[in-house]
Amino acid sequence: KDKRRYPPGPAADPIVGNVRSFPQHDPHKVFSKWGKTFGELTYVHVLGKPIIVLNSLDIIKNLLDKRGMNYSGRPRAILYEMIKWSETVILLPFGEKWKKQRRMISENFTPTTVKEYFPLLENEVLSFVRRFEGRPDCLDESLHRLLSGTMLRLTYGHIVQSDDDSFMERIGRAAHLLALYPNPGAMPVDFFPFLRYLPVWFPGMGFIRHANSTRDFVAELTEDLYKIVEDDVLSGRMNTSLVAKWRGDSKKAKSLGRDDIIDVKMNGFTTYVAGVETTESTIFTFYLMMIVNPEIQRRAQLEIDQFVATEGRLPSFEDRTQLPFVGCILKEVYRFGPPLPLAVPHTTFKDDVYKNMFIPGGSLVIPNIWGLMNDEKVFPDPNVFNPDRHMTKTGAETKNEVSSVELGSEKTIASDPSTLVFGFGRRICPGKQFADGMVWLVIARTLAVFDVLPPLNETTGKPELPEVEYITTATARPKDFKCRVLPRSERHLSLLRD
Ligand code: HEM
Repeated sequence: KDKRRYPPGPAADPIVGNVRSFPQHDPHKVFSKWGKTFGELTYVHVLGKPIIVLNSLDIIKNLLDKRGMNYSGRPRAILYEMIKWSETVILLPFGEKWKKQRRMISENFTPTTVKEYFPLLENEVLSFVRRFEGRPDCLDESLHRLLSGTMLRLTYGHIVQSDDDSFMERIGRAAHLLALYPNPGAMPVDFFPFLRYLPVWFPGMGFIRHANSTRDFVAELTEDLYKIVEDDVLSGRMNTSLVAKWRGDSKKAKSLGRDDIIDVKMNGFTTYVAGVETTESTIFTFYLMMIVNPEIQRRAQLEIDQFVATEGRLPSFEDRTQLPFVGCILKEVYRFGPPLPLAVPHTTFKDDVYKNMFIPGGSLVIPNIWGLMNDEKVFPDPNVFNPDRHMTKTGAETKNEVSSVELGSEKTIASDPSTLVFGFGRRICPGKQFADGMVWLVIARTLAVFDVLPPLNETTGKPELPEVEYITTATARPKDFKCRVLPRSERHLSLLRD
């Protein structure tokens, strides 16, 4: 009998462990309940595979940040191996290949380098908001164009000229296919790897067919996108994209080994996919929250109006500090709808002990970001969208850092959602400054010119509020909703033209 003291958790069955209690749907909500019932560090195992769920920020900081060397692995994810998607930086185990790919991305997304993309972002966001003029219900397609256009240009140097651009359509489809996959390491096939070898016609094996078609589709697209850059370089056209930079000129490209080329190809596609789905979900949450909270929208518009009245132009990045309420809306958007509710699971390399509790090596470690954002001790009434919770008494945005506060007798860490939503430790999102800047600009520029309104019921013609519901796989995004984005006035519209 194993005498070590494991963290508490739900009762397990002999041999199979917590197969019956491990959630298949909305795991973030079930994990939060476990946190309340069993403690902030919860242990379960499925067929001997240890799983640790973290429901408190100080434990997450102590383990994933401070003991990062031991907590930065990724689980083996069979389904992702089946679609040849396991060599991406997101899923690579902690090691040299991961370090190399990660460095390639992160050195192009430092706070300083991200500023170089600001002119591109300002242009793209301007085109995005302009599209609402005369087309109030075009949020879905305009957002797709904004994100695909920006990321295709940044990663491959491909300029999207029209809404039926074939790369934009294909890559959008690929990103959506990938977004359907559940969290790596937590699928039935990850617990029973032999399932992948069963024939496709076997009951319940539909995922094999899905995986096969995703694999072929993604592989072909990755090659075609790489070819955009290769063709540009070979024909002497200027291409300043990330992939062009990583690949280098023809001389450098010849010196690259097979693995180097795979790294470049994987990183191009990963930067696109990692950036688009998450940012899109965040922006959808913003629009949804504006429809159902018109008074909050109004307050932000007044803040922007005061600024615009003195400056006579649309807000830009350098105005961020002057618009604290807009900043608080962004923080509340992160809190209300984190696009990766469980981040991406980490794993441990070796055994560890935390506060006398044993954490086995090879554990799947799941930080419950959604749980942190919905902890009522830190964020009272978490179901209410309330940007004021991020505002100080003097009307400034709370600082972008974690601070400890006394809440009742219990010491808890109060936190800023913008430091939680992007994950933790060595695996923290390398695109966070870029994404944060882009979403902020979308919020500020939309509200400067437009009202975000509920759709009209087709029969009654009356405004009808959409449901606030999320669809969750490994990612979470608001359920499809409609909205009308209408100019606030001719005067506000003129800001776009000027
Ligand atoms: C609002 C938008 C975004 C959110 C909320 C977000 C969130 C996250 C989270 C939670 C993780 C997992 C961190 C962990 O394992 O602890 C992650 C990883 C990652 N993100 Fe983002 N992300 C966003 C946008 C972007 C963008 C724009 C890029 C591209 C430049 C990007 C690239 C990546 C990559 C490459 C990883 C994997 C890092 C690794 O495993 O080492 N993300 N992101």
